[in-house]
Amino acid sequence: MNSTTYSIPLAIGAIPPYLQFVAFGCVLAVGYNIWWALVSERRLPGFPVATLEGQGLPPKESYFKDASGTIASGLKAYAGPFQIITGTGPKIVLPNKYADELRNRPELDFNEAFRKDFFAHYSGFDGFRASLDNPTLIPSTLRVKLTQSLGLVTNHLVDEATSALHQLYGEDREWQSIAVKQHNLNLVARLSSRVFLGRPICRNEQWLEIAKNHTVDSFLAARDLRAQHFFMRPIMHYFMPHNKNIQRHYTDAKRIISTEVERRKIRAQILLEAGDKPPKVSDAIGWMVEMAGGKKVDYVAAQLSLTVASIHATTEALTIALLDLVSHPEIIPQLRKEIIEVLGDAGWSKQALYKMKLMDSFLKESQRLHPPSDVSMNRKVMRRLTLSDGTVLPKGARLMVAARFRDAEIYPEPDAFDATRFLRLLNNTSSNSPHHYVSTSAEMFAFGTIRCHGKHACPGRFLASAELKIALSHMLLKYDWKLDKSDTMPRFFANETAHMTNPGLKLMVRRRTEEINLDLDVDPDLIDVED
Ligand code: HEM
Repeated sequence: MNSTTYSIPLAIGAIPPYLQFVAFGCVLAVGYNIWWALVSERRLPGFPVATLEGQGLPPKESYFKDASGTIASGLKAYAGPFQIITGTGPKIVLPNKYADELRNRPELDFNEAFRKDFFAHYSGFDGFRASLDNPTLIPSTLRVKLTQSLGLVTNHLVDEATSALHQLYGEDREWQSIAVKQHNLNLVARLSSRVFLGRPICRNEQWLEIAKNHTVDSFLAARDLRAQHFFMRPIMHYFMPHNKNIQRHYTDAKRIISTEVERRKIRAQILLEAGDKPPKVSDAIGWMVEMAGGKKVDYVAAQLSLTVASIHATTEALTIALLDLVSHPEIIPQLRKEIIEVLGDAGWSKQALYKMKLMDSFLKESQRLHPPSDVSMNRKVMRRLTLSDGTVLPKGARLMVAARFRDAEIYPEPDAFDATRFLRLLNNTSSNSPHHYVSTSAEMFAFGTIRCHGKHACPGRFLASAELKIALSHMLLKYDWKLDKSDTMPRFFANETAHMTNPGLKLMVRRRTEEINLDLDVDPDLIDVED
């Protein structure tokens, strides 16, 4: 036996047994990780792979260069389902004709599809984890409590818009150029936080920084991890700057929210001791505590989860709506007329928002032409599923369904912006029609799937609609808007399958005199509590 052959066993023998055990465990864990990643990121047999037409790129590069283009190539090349190769493995893309058949299928899971793309198992992603650990709490809180309180919430939003607009867009009667998306983000963060956490916190600068940045940092942290090699992700996530940011947000949010919860407890105690009934505070902290029914919940993570789901999407919708207004200024006087008629009659209420039918149609057209994504219904197949045409969706596969936002068969002149398109459709159909801004249908699912009873249609869409209508009413009556012709930057860009507006986008704004008073004339303390 030469020296090299017995030196290895000798060297292993010199390692203490507990370290040998740890080392063996590590080797097993690494081996399992590699095996699992290879299996789960392998192409799915039986589904053609789409790449960008005529570019000769490998599928994954094709996806990262232009995900929407890759999907469009697939839809053009194949009549049935195909796959794209994303940073976290293959996904099946199904043409829109499958949408109705797939909605509410028990074999498909929304949260599990989300888990893999958003790394909910890694530290820092507490907001994402909150919605997965307790998948019904937030959607049911929004569906039940928010819907019940929408009248009260309308007053809160108007009060917050009154205060925030003045501070954010100013009183200057000369034209000024502003970075409009940043301003809108500040506005939406305040409006949404008013509903989620109540009045003191929605104006707390530190919370607002978290609310604005947590969404962006969470998406960037997840995107950076998706772009990493799977093998490096468990280590790299500790060192990536966006991930460090989201961990810090959680710690800071915990301090702010715990202080507020403590403040409420003390106030309730004082009132109880004085023989009074503590008021029922109408915001998402109070609602979630009621809905959880004593179950242990991480309310800080749940608030971050709400923030991530809502603020970014609503800011995008508001920014795109403003862009559409300045690009089609002929609609501005008509919208102002509607706002004056509706609010001049009876003031702010849930019903007043419903009566803003032109605004509703305008928002839906804006969403149709610039949807957050060309695909929706991200799902994971939990049990093998055979579709009516014999297509087999294998267990473990992830899928998405293509929308038909610009399909000439459904929308005549599909590339033209027509603010009254959905108003006309609405007038020609029954009141329970799919043409309201908040309605979802098989073709038009910017708020998710499908018709009002689709299980995962966005439960926050009624709040989003209220925020947008209230914000736009104030913005249109109190301000003039126009394009900033010196701004030549691209207006939109894509992040994988998501489309978004350019954060540097500029618009011109100046203060005008509103025809009617839009501000609430009541003491804000009186509208903070439920009767
Ligand atoms: C214009 C703004 C918004 C858009 C475009 C939007 C869009 C969406 C979409 C596409 C989905 C996925 C549905 C599916 O895959 O079937 C979704 C889910 C969700 N949205 Fe929204 N959303 C918006 C605003 C909001 C707001 C304001 C909130 C919170 C108040 C919210 C909370 C949620 C939640 C909690 C889910 C997950 C639902 C579940 O797990 O069942 N969203 N949203």
